[in-house]
Amino acid sequence: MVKIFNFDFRCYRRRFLQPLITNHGIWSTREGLIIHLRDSGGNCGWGEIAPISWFGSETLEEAIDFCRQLPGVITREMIFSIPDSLPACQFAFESAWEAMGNLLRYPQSLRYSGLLPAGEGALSKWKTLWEQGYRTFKWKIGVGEFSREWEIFDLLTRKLPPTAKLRLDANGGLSYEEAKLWLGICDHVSKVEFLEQPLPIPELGGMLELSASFQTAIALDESVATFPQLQYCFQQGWRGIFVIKPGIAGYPSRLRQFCQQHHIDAVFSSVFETAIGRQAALQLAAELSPKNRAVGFGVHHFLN
Ligand SMILES: O=C(O)CCC(=O)C1=CC=C[C@@H](O)[C@@H]1C(=O)O
Ligand SMILES: [Mg+2]
Repeated sequence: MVKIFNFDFRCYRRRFLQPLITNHGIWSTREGLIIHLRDSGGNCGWGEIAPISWFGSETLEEAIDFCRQLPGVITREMIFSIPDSLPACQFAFESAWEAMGNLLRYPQSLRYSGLLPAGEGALSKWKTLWEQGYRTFKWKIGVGEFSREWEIFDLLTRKLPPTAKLRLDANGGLSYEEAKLWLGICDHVSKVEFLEQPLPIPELGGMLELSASFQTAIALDESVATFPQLQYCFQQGWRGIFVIKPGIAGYPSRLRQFCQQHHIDAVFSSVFETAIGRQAALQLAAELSPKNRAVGFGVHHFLN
């Protein structure tokens, strides 16, 4: 008998308390969709579509169009035939399907990384996060002028306690030469855990070269954001860190199988989703995250 589900959805939008400033620009509002499935037995499952189109996922409009064209009653087959062009929808619908009738539980064993503001705001913000229990921090670079960012980095790494770990995220905003400068600096600062996406997506060869030339680990993020990209970079020989954003990485079952088969060094990362998407993503992180890697799901504050 074909299993069918009542389906409905609604859109949401939440303004960041502090706009996120990265090499991609300024992000001030997170918009997404919450989907709801209910079966004939009254079991319910919730899922979240939280696209980041500038990371290669579908746009919000494409996700809304997809949900609008669905009937009010959908089948399991429809859930598992969502195209790879809609990875945030794939994630949401399978998460909702997996959650149906299951006890939702927040994994307890994870350590979290706190996101510092870009620029000199990091110099005052780190202490608040430290007092909240964070021991791993992420700071965006490639936003301001190199020499100023290096100056702030030097002050920040001197201020951070010895047990702190610092992740630098360039969002693909460095030139090859600047990436070499940053890695040369980081090779002398043991607090640095890794440099995330130093070069733009097309420069995988350059990042492979850099990963062979410096001690500091390099993490791919934008380069591996969707499942086809993740597969491609692995096939091209990337064995460094993979930043996994479950919310835009497509079907959780496919991601689980890939991570378990290839034992990749994964750092799980937020797409600034609500508690619904967060719960599903953290379930995956608890299953698949190496024990020594904090997850990039530090609490992020919104105005509404
Ligand atoms: O990974 C983390 O520590 C927090 C999430 C985070 O940094 C990001 C989430 C979504 C988009 C990006 O601006 C940014 C990233 O590049 O990793
Ligand atoms: Mg990143």
